[in-house]
Amino acid sequence: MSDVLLRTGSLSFAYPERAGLFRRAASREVVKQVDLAVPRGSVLGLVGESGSGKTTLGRLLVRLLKPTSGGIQFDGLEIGGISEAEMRPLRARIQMIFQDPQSSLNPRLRLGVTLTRPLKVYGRIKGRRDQRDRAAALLDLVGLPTAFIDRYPHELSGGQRQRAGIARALALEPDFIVADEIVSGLDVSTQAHILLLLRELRARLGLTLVFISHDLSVVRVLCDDVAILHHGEVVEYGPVARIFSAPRDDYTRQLLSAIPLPDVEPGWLDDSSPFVPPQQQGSAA
Ligand SMILES: Nc1ncnc2c1ncn2[C@@H]1O[C@H](COP(=O)(O)OP(=O)(O)OP(=O)(O)O)[C@@H](O)[C@H]1O
Repeated sequence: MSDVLLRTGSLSFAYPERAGLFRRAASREVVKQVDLAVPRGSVLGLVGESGSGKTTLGRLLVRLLKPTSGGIQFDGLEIGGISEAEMRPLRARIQMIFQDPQSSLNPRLRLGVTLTRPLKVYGRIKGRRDQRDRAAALLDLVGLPTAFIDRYPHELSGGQRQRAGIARALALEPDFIVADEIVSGLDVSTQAHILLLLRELRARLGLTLVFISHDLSVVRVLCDDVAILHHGEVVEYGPVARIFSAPRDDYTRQLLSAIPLPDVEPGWLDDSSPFVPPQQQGSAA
Protein backbone atom coordinates (compact mmCIF):
# COMPACT_ATOMS: atom_id res chain seq x y z
CA MET A 1 0.00 0.00 0.00
CA SER A 2 1.47 3.29 -1.11
CA ASP A 3 1.85 6.20 1.31
CA VAL A 4 0.20 8.45 -1.24
CA LEU A 5 -3.60 8.29 -1.36
CA LEU A 6 -4.14 10.76 -4.18
CA ARG A 7 -1.81 11.73 -6.99
CA THR A 8 -2.28 13.87 -10.07
CA GLY A 9 -0.06 13.88 -13.14
CA SER A 10 -0.08 16.81 -15.58
CA LEU A 11 -3.74 17.35 -14.70
CA SER A 12 -5.43 19.91 -16.95
CA PHE A 13 -8.97 21.10 -17.45
CA ALA A 14 -10.80 23.52 -19.75
CA TYR A 15 -14.49 24.39 -19.50
CA PRO A 16 -16.07 24.12 -22.93
CA GLU A 17 -17.18 27.56 -24.02
CA ARG A 18 -20.34 28.02 -26.05
CA ALA A 19 -20.21 29.79 -29.38
CA GLY A 20 -21.56 33.34 -29.10
CA LEU A 21 -22.95 35.75 -31.64
CA PHE A 22 -19.51 37.13 -32.47
CA ARG A 23 -17.17 34.31 -31.47
CA ARG A 24 -16.56 30.68 -32.24
CA ALA A 25 -16.70 27.97 -29.60
CA ALA A 26 -13.32 27.76 -27.86
CA SER A 27 -11.95 26.50 -24.60
CA ARG A 28 -9.59 28.00 -22.09
CA GLU A 29 -7.58 25.92 -19.65
CA VAL A 30 -8.29 26.90 -16.05
CA VAL A 31 -6.24 24.06 -14.51
CA LYS A 32 -2.84 23.55 -16.11
CA GLN A 33 -0.45 20.62 -15.79
CA VAL A 34 -0.97 20.13 -12.06
CA ASP A 35 1.20 17.52 -10.29
CA LEU A 36 0.25 16.80 -6.69
CA ALA A 37 0.79 13.91 -4.28
CA VAL A 38 -1.32 13.80 -1.12
CA PRO A 39 0.04 11.36 1.51
CA ARG A 40 -2.50 9.34 3.52
CA GLY A 41 -3.64 11.14 6.66
CA SER A 42 -2.22 14.49 5.55
CA VAL A 43 -3.86 17.83 4.83
CA LEU A 44 -2.97 19.65 1.63
CA GLY A 45 -3.93 23.33 1.39
CA LEU A 46 -4.87 24.76 -2.03
CA VAL A 47 -4.43 28.50 -2.02
CA GLY A 48 -4.86 31.20 -4.64
CA GLU A 49 -6.79 34.33 -5.42
CA SER A 50 -10.33 34.32 -6.74
CA GLY A 51 -10.52 32.69 -10.17
CA SER A 52 -7.17 30.89 -9.85
CA GLY A 53 -8.86 27.51 -10.34
CA LYS A 54 -9.08 26.16 -6.77
CA THR A 55 -12.69 24.98 -6.93
CA THR A 56 -12.23 23.54 -10.41
CA LEU A 57 -9.18 21.58 -9.22
CA GLY A 58 -11.10 20.42 -6.12
CA ARG A 59 -13.98 19.20 -8.29
CA LEU A 60 -11.52 17.35 -10.51
CA LEU A 61 -9.93 15.62 -7.50
CA VAL A 62 -13.31 14.19 -6.42
CA ARG A 63 -14.14 13.51 -10.07
CA LEU A 64 -17.17 15.78 -10.24
CA LEU A 65 -15.35 16.98 -13.37
CA LYS A 66 -13.46 14.86 -15.88
CA PRO A 67 -9.93 16.03 -16.77
CA THR A 68 -9.31 17.38 -20.26
CA SER A 69 -5.91 15.71 -20.06
CA GLY A 70 -3.60 14.20 -17.45
CA GLY A 71 -4.33 11.68 -14.73
CA ILE A 72 -5.71 11.29 -11.22
CA GLN A 73 -4.75 8.25 -9.17
CA PHE A 74 -6.81 7.42 -6.10
CA ASP A 75 -5.42 4.66 -3.92
CA GLY A 76 -3.43 3.37 -6.87
CA LEU A 77 -6.40 3.36 -9.27
CA GLU A 78 -6.46 5.64 -12.30
CA ILE A 79 -9.79 7.49 -12.02
CA GLY A 80 -9.20 10.44 -14.35
CA GLY A 81 -10.84 8.95 -17.41
CA ILE A 82 -13.24 6.38 -15.96
CA SER A 83 -17.02 6.57 -16.40
CA GLU A 84 -19.51 7.61 -13.70
CA ALA A 85 -20.61 3.96 -13.41
CA GLU A 86 -17.02 2.91 -12.75
CA MET A 87 -16.65 5.76 -10.24
CA ARG A 88 -19.72 4.71 -8.28
CA PRO A 89 -18.07 2.14 -5.98
CA LEU A 90 -15.48 4.79 -5.09
CA ARG A 91 -17.97 7.61 -4.46
CA ALA A 92 -18.49 6.60 -0.82
CA ARG A 93 -14.76 6.98 -0.17
CA ILE A 94 -14.45 10.42 -1.75
CA GLN A 95 -16.46 13.42 -0.53
CA MET A 96 -16.55 17.16 -1.04
CA ILE A 97 -17.77 19.80 1.45
CA PHE A 98 -18.76 23.22 0.16
CA GLN A 99 -18.62 26.74 1.58
CA ASP A 100 -22.38 26.98 1.58
CA PRO A 101 -23.73 23.99 3.53
CA GLN A 102 -27.17 24.85 2.13
CA SER A 103 -26.09 23.00 -1.01
CA SER A 104 -25.77 19.71 0.89
CA LEU A 105 -28.51 20.31 3.49
CA ASN A 106 -32.01 20.17 2.05
CA PRO A 107 -33.99 23.03 3.65
CA ARG A 108 -37.18 20.95 3.63
CA LEU A 109 -35.72 17.95 5.45
CA ARG A 110 -34.92 17.47 9.11
CA LEU A 111 -31.22 16.91 9.85
CA GLY A 112 -31.77 13.30 10.86
CA VAL A 113 -33.06 12.50 7.38
CA THR A 114 -30.46 14.54 5.50
CA LEU A 115 -27.50 13.13 7.41
CA THR A 116 -28.48 9.52 6.81
CA ARG A 117 -29.57 9.93 3.19
CA PRO A 118 -26.17 8.84 1.78
CA LEU A 119 -26.33 5.72 4.00
CA LYS A 120 -29.80 4.95 2.64
CA VAL A 121 -28.66 5.35 -0.96
CA TYR A 122 -25.91 2.80 -0.28
CA GLY A 123 -28.33 0.44 1.50
CA ARG A 124 -26.54 0.76 4.81
CA ILE A 125 -29.58 1.53 7.00
CA LYS A 126 -31.52 -1.21 8.78
CA GLY A 127 -34.85 0.36 9.69
CA ARG A 128 -35.97 3.57 11.43
CA ARG A 129 -34.33 2.86 14.78
CA ASP A 130 -30.97 2.35 13.06
CA GLN A 131 -31.49 5.55 11.05
CA ARG A 132 -32.01 7.61 14.24
CA ASP A 133 -29.02 5.97 15.95
CA ARG A 134 -26.77 6.65 12.97
CA ALA A 135 -27.94 10.28 12.73
CA ALA A 136 -27.34 10.75 16.47
CA ALA A 137 -23.85 9.27 16.18
CA LEU A 138 -23.01 11.60 13.27
CA LEU A 139 -24.23 14.67 15.17
CA ASP A 140 -22.19 13.59 18.16
CA LEU A 141 -19.11 13.12 15.99
CA VAL A 142 -19.19 16.79 14.95
CA GLY A 143 -20.08 18.12 18.40
CA LEU A 144 -23.76 18.88 17.81
CA PRO A 145 -26.49 17.89 20.30
CA THR A 146 -28.33 14.73 19.26
CA ALA A 147 -31.62 16.61 19.75
CA PHE A 148 -30.78 18.40 16.49
CA ILE A 149 -32.01 15.30 14.66
CA ASP A 150 -35.43 16.92 14.37
CA ARG A 151 -34.24 20.40 13.41
CA TYR A 152 -34.35 21.98 9.97
CA PRO A 153 -31.19 23.66 8.57
CA HIS A 154 -32.64 27.18 9.05
CA GLU A 155 -32.88 26.47 12.79
CA LEU A 156 -29.06 26.26 13.04
CA SER A 157 -26.36 28.93 13.23
CA GLY A 158 -23.83 29.22 10.38
CA GLY A 159 -21.19 27.29 12.32
CA GLN A 160 -23.68 24.59 13.31
CA ARG A 161 -24.79 24.26 9.69
CA GLN A 162 -21.19 23.81 8.64
CA ARG A 163 -20.77 21.10 11.30
CA ALA A 164 -23.88 19.40 9.91
CA GLY A 165 -22.39 19.65 6.39
CA ILE A 166 -19.25 17.94 7.69
CA ALA A 167 -21.35 15.25 9.40
CA ARG A 168 -23.14 14.51 6.14
CA ALA A 169 -19.84 14.19 4.30
CA LEU A 170 -18.63 11.75 7.00
CA ALA A 171 -21.74 9.53 6.87
CA LEU A 172 -20.22 7.02 4.46
CA GLU A 173 -16.88 6.98 6.30
CA PRO A 174 -14.83 8.40 3.43
CA ASP A 175 -11.06 8.38 3.49
CA PHE A 176 -10.62 11.43 1.26
CA ILE A 177 -12.39 14.79 1.59
CA VAL A 178 -12.04 18.02 -0.36
CA ALA A 179 -13.23 20.95 1.78
CA ASP A 180 -13.88 24.04 -0.35
CA GLU A 181 -13.69 27.35 1.55
CA ILE A 182 -15.70 25.82 4.38
CA VAL A 183 -14.78 28.41 7.01
CA SER A 184 -14.88 31.47 4.76
CA GLY A 185 -18.32 32.75 5.69
CA LEU A 186 -17.81 32.30 9.44
CA ASP A 187 -16.54 34.66 12.12
CA VAL A 188 -13.02 34.12 13.46
CA SER A 189 -14.11 32.34 16.63
CA THR A 190 -16.40 29.91 14.78
CA GLN A 191 -13.66 29.36 12.18
CA ALA A 192 -11.33 28.27 15.00
CA HIS A 193 -13.93 25.80 16.31
CA ILE A 194 -14.41 24.26 12.86
CA LEU A 195 -10.65 24.02 12.26
CA LEU A 196 -10.21 22.30 15.62
CA LEU A 197 -12.98 19.89 14.70
CA LEU A 198 -11.31 19.06 11.39
CA ARG A 199 -7.98 18.52 13.13
CA GLU A 200 -9.61 16.19 15.62
CA LEU A 201 -11.57 14.26 12.99
CA ARG A 202 -8.51 13.87 10.85
CA ALA A 203 -6.63 12.29 13.75
CA ARG A 204 -9.58 10.16 14.93
CA LEU A 205 -10.75 8.90 11.55
CA GLY A 206 -7.43 8.93 9.67
CA LEU A 207 -8.86 11.31 7.06
CA THR A 208 -6.87 12.67 4.16
CA LEU A 209 -7.92 16.23 3.33
CA VAL A 210 -7.55 18.81 0.63
CA PHE A 211 -8.42 22.14 2.17
CA ILE A 212 -9.21 24.94 -0.27
CA SER A 213 -8.86 28.47 1.04
CA HIS A 214 -7.87 31.94 -0.05
CA ASP A 215 -6.76 32.58 3.54
CA LEU A 216 -3.13 31.68 4.21
CA SER A 217 -3.46 32.18 7.95
CA VAL A 218 -6.06 29.39 8.10
CA VAL A 219 -3.92 27.13 5.92
CA ARG A 220 -0.93 27.66 8.19
CA VAL A 221 -2.68 26.19 11.21
CA LEU A 222 -4.33 23.20 9.55
CA CYS A 223 -2.26 21.99 6.62
CA ASP A 224 0.91 19.94 6.29
CA ASP A 225 1.59 20.94 2.70
CA VAL A 226 0.38 23.79 0.55
CA ALA A 227 0.07 24.29 -3.19
CA ILE A 228 -0.19 27.87 -4.43
CA LEU A 229 -2.32 28.26 -7.57
CA HIS A 230 -1.98 31.18 -9.96
CA HIS A 231 -3.97 31.28 -13.20
CA GLY A 232 -4.53 27.52 -12.94
CA GLU A 233 -0.87 26.63 -12.44
CA VAL A 234 0.82 25.45 -9.27
CA VAL A 235 3.55 28.05 -8.81
CA GLU A 236 4.80 26.75 -5.46
CA TYR A 237 4.25 23.49 -3.60
CA GLY A 238 5.77 22.11 -0.44
CA PRO A 239 5.57 21.81 3.35
CA VAL A 240 3.68 24.67 5.02
CA ALA A 241 6.57 25.49 7.35
CA ARG A 242 9.01 25.90 4.44
CA ILE A 243 6.66 27.96 2.30
CA PHE A 244 5.84 30.34 5.13
CA SER A 245 9.46 30.75 6.22
CA ALA A 246 11.18 30.75 2.82
CA PRO A 247 8.81 31.24 -0.14
CA ARG A 248 10.62 30.78 -3.45
CA ASP A 249 8.04 32.20 -5.82
CA ASP A 250 7.31 35.92 -6.28
CA TYR A 251 3.56 35.33 -6.33
CA THR A 252 3.73 33.40 -3.04
CA ARG A 253 5.70 36.25 -1.49
CA GLN A 254 3.06 38.66 -2.76
CA LEU A 255 0.27 36.56 -1.23
CA LEU A 256 2.11 36.28 2.07
CA SER A 257 2.67 40.02 2.30
CA ALA A 258 -0.88 40.88 1.20
CA ILE A 259 -2.68 38.70 3.72
CA PRO A 260 -2.39 39.85 7.31
CA LEU A 261 -1.38 36.94 9.51
CA PRO A 262 -2.80 36.84 13.02
CA ASP A 263 -0.38 37.27 15.84
CA VAL A 264 -0.29 33.61 16.85
CA GLU A 265 2.40 31.02 17.26
CA PRO A 266 2.52 28.38 14.49
CA GLY A 267 1.40 25.72 16.99
CA TRP A 268 -1.61 27.62 18.34
CA LEU A 269 -3.98 24.89 17.24
CA ASP A 270 -1.89 22.04 18.69
CA ASP A 271 -3.86 19.44 20.61
CA SER A 272 -1.57 19.94 23.60
CA SER A 273 -2.57 23.58 23.96
CA PRO A 274 -6.29 23.91 23.31
CA PHE A 275 -7.10 27.20 21.66
CA VAL A 276 -9.67 29.31 23.42
CA PRO A 277 -11.13 31.75 20.93
CA PRO A 278 -11.35 35.38 22.00
CA GLN A 279 -15.14 35.48 21.96
CA GLN A 280 -16.17 32.05 23.18
CA GLN A 281 -19.56 31.35 21.60
CA GLY A 282 -20.73 28.25 23.40
CA SER A 283 -19.76 24.66 22.84
CA ALA A 284 -21.24 24.11 19.39
CA ALA A 285 -20.51 27.28 17.47
N1 LIG B 1 -18.93 26.27 -14.99
C1 LIG B 1 -18.00 27.06 -15.55
N2 LIG B 1 -18.00 27.31 -16.87
C2 LIG B 1 -17.05 28.11 -17.44
N3 LIG B 1 -16.04 28.68 -16.75
C3 LIG B 1 -16.00 28.47 -15.41
C4 LIG B 1 -16.97 27.65 -14.74
N4 LIG B 1 -16.66 27.62 -13.41
C5 LIG B 1 -15.56 28.38 -13.27
N5 LIG B 1 -15.16 28.89 -14.45
C6 LIG B 1 -13.96 29.74 -14.71
O1 LIG B 1 -12.81 28.99 -14.34
C7 LIG B 1 -11.86 29.83 -13.69
C8 LIG B 1 -11.49 29.24 -12.33
O2 LIG B 1 -12.66 29.28 -11.49
P1 LIG B 1 -12.70 28.60 -10.05
O3 LIG B 1 -14.08 28.74 -9.52
O4 LIG B 1 -12.13 27.23 -10.16
O5 LIG B 1 -11.67 29.52 -9.25
P2 LIG B 1 -11.48 29.71 -7.68
O6 LIG B 1 -10.01 29.88 -7.46
O7 LIG B 1 -12.16 28.60 -6.94
O8 LIG B 1 -12.25 31.08 -7.43
P3 LIG B 1 -13.03 31.57 -6.09
O9 LIG B 1 -12.01 31.65 -5.00
O10 LIG B 1 -13.57 32.91 -6.50
O11 LIG B 1 -14.11 30.55 -5.83
C9 LIG B 1 -12.48 31.22 -13.62
O12 LIG B 1 -11.95 31.98 -14.69
C10 LIG B 1 -13.96 30.96 -13.83
O13 LIG B 1 -14.57 32.04 -14.47
